[in-house]
Amino acid sequence: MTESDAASSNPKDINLCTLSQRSIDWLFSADPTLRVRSSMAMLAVLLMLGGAGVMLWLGYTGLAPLQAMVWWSVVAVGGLTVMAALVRCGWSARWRDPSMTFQQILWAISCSAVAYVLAAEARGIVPGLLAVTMLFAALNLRAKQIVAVSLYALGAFSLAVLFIIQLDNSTEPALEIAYALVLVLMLTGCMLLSLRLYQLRGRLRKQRQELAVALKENRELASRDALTGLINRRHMRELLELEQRRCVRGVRTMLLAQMDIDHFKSINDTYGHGVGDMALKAFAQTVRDNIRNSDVLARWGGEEFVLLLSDTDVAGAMLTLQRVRAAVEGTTMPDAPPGLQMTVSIGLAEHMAGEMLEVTLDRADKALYSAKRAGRNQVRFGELAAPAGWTPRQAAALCEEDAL
Ligand SMILES: Nc1nc2c(ncn2[C@@H]2O[C@H](COP(=O)(O)OP(=O)(O)OP(=O)(O)O)[C@@H](O)[C@H]2O)c(=O)[nH]1
Repeated sequence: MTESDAASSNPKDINLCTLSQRSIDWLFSADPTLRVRSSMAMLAVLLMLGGAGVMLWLGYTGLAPLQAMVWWSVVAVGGLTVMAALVRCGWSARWRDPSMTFQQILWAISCSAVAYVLAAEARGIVPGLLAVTMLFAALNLRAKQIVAVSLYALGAFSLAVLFIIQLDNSTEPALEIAYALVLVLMLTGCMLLSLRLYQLRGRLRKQRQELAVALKENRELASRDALTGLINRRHMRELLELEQRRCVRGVRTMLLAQMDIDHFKSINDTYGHGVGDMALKAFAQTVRDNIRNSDVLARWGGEEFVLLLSDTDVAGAMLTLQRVRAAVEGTTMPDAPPGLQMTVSIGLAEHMAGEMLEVTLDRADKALYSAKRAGRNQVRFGELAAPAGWTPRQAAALCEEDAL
């Protein structure tokens, strides 16, 4: 055990971890979506607190009226705190924008415009604070909202500039106009860059969706047979191994059937590969129509199929397989040439808890070939070749020897 392992296994540390995790959950919520929303809303509050700190500093140093700065700080931070609380308690979840980003940004712009008036000669710092607000817009809003908040900011700051020029005789109009022009430049630049970023965000989202679809298709391709739509041998093996583990735990029994379409080569040779493919598809559909949803049919390769029958006994499985055999014999394919008929030979085996999968499959295979030898179009059960009185485990061991 390393030193850090030892430290982390200390009960005191574990309690501290749980405590800090609980505090974080309490503050931001344990729900992942709500956690992201509330942490973003609280980040906005923190940034506004920073802005308020700067304003209070201006008031404290006499560069701006202290009382106005105090009021401004209370209102600006208070507004965002209320919104963060609405987000955190889930009240905003019913809204189209549950993060309330649009409202927070409008609030921050309004407060910045007021600060621009109140900060007197120090108003040069306000565009910096406004830029942080516009960064939130760039990362979170939609195109229309970006244009709306930019126009709103232009309007709010135009009013602020007019207000200053009209009411404050001590200001230099030329300087105010220069400040205003810089603001216009900054807001226009922010809007254009935000729109570009919005475009890139959209492209990234689309690529992510395409990637998810491609990944899903890839997974399907890796586990399914393209012709019949059945699961393929590789995936079936995984399912069989899982089922085998359940059998070992004695949870359930497992019956495996090997199926092989009779004289399939002659179907191909007589009617062509296209008709052969059609027959394979029709076969898969017929079998599927005659088994339970919980049974699993897989294309094992070529014209061979494996069926996993669960929650049944040998007698029940034999009945099912006889029904399947008869259904295959009676299969009619609308587009097939007249005279085309299919039959199937089936071998069934019961898996014995503890035996290797190969052994069960081999027993089913032997039963299948005994059905073929007996004239095809039949179902055979692969008996365990064990003397009377042997336990299934002993019999399984014998089968393993047979397989060798
Ligand atoms: N059309 C088509 N044919 C396939 C496909 N996969 C395997 N086959 C054909 O299936 C045939 C299997 O023939 P055999 O193994 O001789 O068996 P069979 O003719 O069914 O004879 P028995 O099994 O003894 O009744 C071969 O001709 C393969 O080419 C496939 O995806 N499509």
